[in-house]
Amino acid sequence: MSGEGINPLRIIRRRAPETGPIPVPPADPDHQRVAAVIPAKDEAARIAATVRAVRAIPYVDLVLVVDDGSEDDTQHLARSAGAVVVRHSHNRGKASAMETGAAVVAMRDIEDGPARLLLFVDADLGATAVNAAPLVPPVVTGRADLSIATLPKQSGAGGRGIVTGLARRAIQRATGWAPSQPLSGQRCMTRAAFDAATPLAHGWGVETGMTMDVLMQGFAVVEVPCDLRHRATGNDLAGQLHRAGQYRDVAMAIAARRFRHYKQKVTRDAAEPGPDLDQADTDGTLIDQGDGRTGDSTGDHPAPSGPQTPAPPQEPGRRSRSLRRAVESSRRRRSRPR
Ligand SMILES: O=c1ccn([C@@H]2O[C@H](COP(=O)(O)OP(=O)(O)O[C@H]3O[C@H](CO)[C@@H](O)[C@H](O)[C@H]3O)[C@@H](O)[C@H]2O)c(=O)[nH]1
Ligand SMILES: O=C(O)[C@H](O)COP(=O)(O)O
Repeated sequence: MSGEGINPLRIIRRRAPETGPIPVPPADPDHQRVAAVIPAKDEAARIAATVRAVRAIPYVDLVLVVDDGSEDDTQHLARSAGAVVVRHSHNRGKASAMETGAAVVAMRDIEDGPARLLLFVDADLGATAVNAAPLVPPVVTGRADLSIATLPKQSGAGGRGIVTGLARRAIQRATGWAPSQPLSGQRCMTRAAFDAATPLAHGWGVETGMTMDVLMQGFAVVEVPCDLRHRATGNDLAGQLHRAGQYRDVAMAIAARRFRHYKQKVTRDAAEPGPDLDQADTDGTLIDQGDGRTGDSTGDHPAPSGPQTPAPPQEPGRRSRSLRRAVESSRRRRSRPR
């Protein structure tokens, strides 16, 4: 991932279209605990250092490694370094490992106590993983529901920004915000924000889908610069194949959200009466919907600029016509000589 264009710390909150802002509950920093979830596939070389580093992050009281079907010694090395380890018997992809991790954390949360915050950390960060610590305070204090790390420029990175650009543009189109590093998987979030993003988008689409989902439901998101180093993807054949997989998964996550949004819009339009003529201004364009914009709330489907035609007659009109026809034909039948 590219380290260029790191944003200063700034919080983005998008108003949920129907429910209004979701209040961030006041956190109790004295009692709030954090579970670090580390999805890991064949990370024997770095997992022990990553686990040890994450254990040193303030507020973290549980480090959970989800071994996603590794063929190397990842699980044993993680356990020896002090992590709780669960394992997929076969590889299911990063998003699935994150869901497994969050489910296991929920089982270990204190009943009736506050749910732990979830700190997702990649397994290949090694000792630098401790520098994910700045992700926690904005969420512990309730300033954000989701914090996302932005990383400095990584040596050996060979990307041309194609996948990153695809994810950034889609998030911006849907939410109005363009993250500087939309693929960054180092994230801290509340349980409520996580639930809002589930089911997670598959595989490498997980971060793009998650950011869209939580913002569109009114949660607050912040990008936080963190001095992290990971195994950057190079420019060789393996690197390009990896990017092709990322592109596919990110594109799928975007398409699924557009389709879901379109379906919701169609359902809403069918449930609501057509636009009231009183709502139209003099040239027939829909007036502002209260958030300073016209058209639908995500910007994915902006309001058509032309005049709005009144809705066609609804179901009751059609029903009464067919009822009329049925009554007439029954009358004709009855009046026929037998
Ligand atoms: O099937 C898999 C593959 C990977 N991983 C783990 O997922 C993490 C990220 O994988 P990595 O190979 O490092 O991917 P990158 O391309 O370097 O990842 C960048 O881009 C991804 C999205 O495409 C984000 O998830 C990452 O956080 C971000 O660093 C690592 O801990 C892996 O061990 C799994 O758990 N299961
Ligand atoms: O190397 C990276 O940053 C990721 O693999 C994404 O690739 P990209 O350069 O096409 O965005």
